[in-house]
Amino acid sequence: MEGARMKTILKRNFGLTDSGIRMVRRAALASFFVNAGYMALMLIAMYYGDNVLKGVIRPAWYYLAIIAVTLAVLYILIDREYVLTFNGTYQEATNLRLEIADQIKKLPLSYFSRHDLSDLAQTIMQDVTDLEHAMSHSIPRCIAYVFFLTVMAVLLLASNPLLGLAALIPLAVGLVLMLLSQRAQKRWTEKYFWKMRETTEAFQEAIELQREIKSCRYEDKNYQEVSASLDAAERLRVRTELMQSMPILLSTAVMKLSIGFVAAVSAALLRINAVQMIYVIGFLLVSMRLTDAVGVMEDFFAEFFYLDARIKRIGELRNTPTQQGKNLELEHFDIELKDVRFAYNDETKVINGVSFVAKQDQVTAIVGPSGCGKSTILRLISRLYDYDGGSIRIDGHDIQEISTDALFDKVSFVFQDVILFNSSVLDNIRMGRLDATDEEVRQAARLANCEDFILRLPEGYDTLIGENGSKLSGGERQRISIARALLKNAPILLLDEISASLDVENERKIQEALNRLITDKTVIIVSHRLKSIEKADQIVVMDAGRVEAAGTHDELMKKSPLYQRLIEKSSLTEKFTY
Ligand SMILES: Nc1ncnc2c1ncn2[C@@H]1O[C@H](COP(=O)(O)OP(=O)(O)OP(=O)(O)O)[C@@H](O)[C@H]1O
Repeated sequence: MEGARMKTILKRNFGLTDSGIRMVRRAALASFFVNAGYMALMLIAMYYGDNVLKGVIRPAWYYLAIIAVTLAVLYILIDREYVLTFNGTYQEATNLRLEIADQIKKLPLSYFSRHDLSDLAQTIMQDVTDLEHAMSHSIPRCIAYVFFLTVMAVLLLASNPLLGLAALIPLAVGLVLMLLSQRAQKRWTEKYFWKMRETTEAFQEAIELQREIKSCRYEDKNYQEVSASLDAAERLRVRTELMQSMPILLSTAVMKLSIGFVAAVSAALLRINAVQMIYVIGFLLVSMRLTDAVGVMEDFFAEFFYLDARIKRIGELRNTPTQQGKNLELEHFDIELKDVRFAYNDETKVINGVSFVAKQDQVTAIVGPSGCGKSTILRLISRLYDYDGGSIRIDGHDIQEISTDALFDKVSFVFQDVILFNSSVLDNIRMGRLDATDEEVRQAARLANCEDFILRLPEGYDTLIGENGSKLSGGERQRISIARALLKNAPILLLDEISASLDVENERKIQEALNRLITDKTVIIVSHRLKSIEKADQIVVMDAGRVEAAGTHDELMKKSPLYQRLIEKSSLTEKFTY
């Protein structure tokens, strides 16, 4: 097979990188010579048999020396094959995982909201592991076997065409039968693959939603659903195994005929003295070896068919377009939105032509009914999602031309759903600026009004705060997030105010911390407590993905009926009691 063609096949079918392909080639070459080495042992046996039949008896050391040298060479070849294959494989799998991790870093958040996360995790871990197994055990050996069998077929046909055909025809028929079944095998393994993904997702959901499941007394129903999904996966597995093993068994049976054919043709040829006994022994030995080799190749093919769906999945992930952009140095921080449009999925437009300018050193508040797209605007400005139409410009540059690294450098977020890591309080705040000293972190914590509750924690700043900050209240989590933003001190601040009601003390502390945070920045606040943004320089009133009106509180009280209604409702909410 020509080198470039092999490269294309390996790239297309297994998604290997250039260095992976080089590794596979070297390992395949070593594997080819290992096969040739095994064959040499057989030739030595034949040579010995020939000498015995012809009455040429040499001293034992002569035969032993030949065997010893062949075994030594074989040992070296096996060692090379092993080293080349396994070292290269682990390197390739590591590269692949790193490449995927790098790709994930550059994917917009929209990718994650459209894909299941357990599927993604399994692609990185399980699918790459499966591919890794094929790279170390099957791909190089399969290539070596193809070359080896071709060479052997030519040699057999050249040395005795009749015996050669007797040995090769059953092998070829068996192989063709196996290849004919490939579509069915791929289809069934793909079905099973997706069913397993679905089942894992059901399990993950059942684990993650334990609190909701228990509180809604949904345990029995949930148990039934998960076990039904498992049963269906099990049934599919049995069918898939059947669809895989039937062609293998059938073609193995056909291939076993090779030895019988050689024996039958040999008997006929021996009767008419058309072949020497030593040839017969040789052909029987070689056809046994070839039957084994083709059998192993069939196992490789079965593994490749099984891998098909997994490799497609890895390929999809690698080929998903990532967020591009240059590392621009931004100096001015007005944010200009012009006719911005966006949909999370193809069906519904969530943002439908939004335009406004958030000025540097000013506070712009976005208000509007629940679900009108306020938080989405913040996600678009920070490139957590890329907008579909219109433009968002900072310092004259469209943000889609700015790399996310350069943009995130200039933007701090304080979101409603504050994500905290299961590490110490100190490290969680340090996320704002990784090179901050402990004292700078403590200073930020003090400014964000965090220190009182941090010092009450068992180990103060060194307390581990549990997965996603589960040991902290909503208000405390948001204050940690404010401390991070204070530490980062980026010129743009995006603030999605916590919507859940906080107690008066917590609210006052958050407000104080926020006031310290917002000075001298381009601030965009999504606010659910209208009282807090009455003094904002500009208030943008949104409704169903559009801007209904914009201006100061006083202006809007005159010109925006929606704003008036929102103010009215919010003062009603403030009076609401249980
Ligand atoms: N990740 C997502 N995938 C699909 N749809 C989403 C996603 N996030 C939000 N939406 C939808 O987009 C619309 C706008 O949501 P957004 O969170 O921007 O509204 P909001 O005005 O901030 O709401 P609220 O005041 O209740 O926080 C809603 O209809 C919501 O269901």
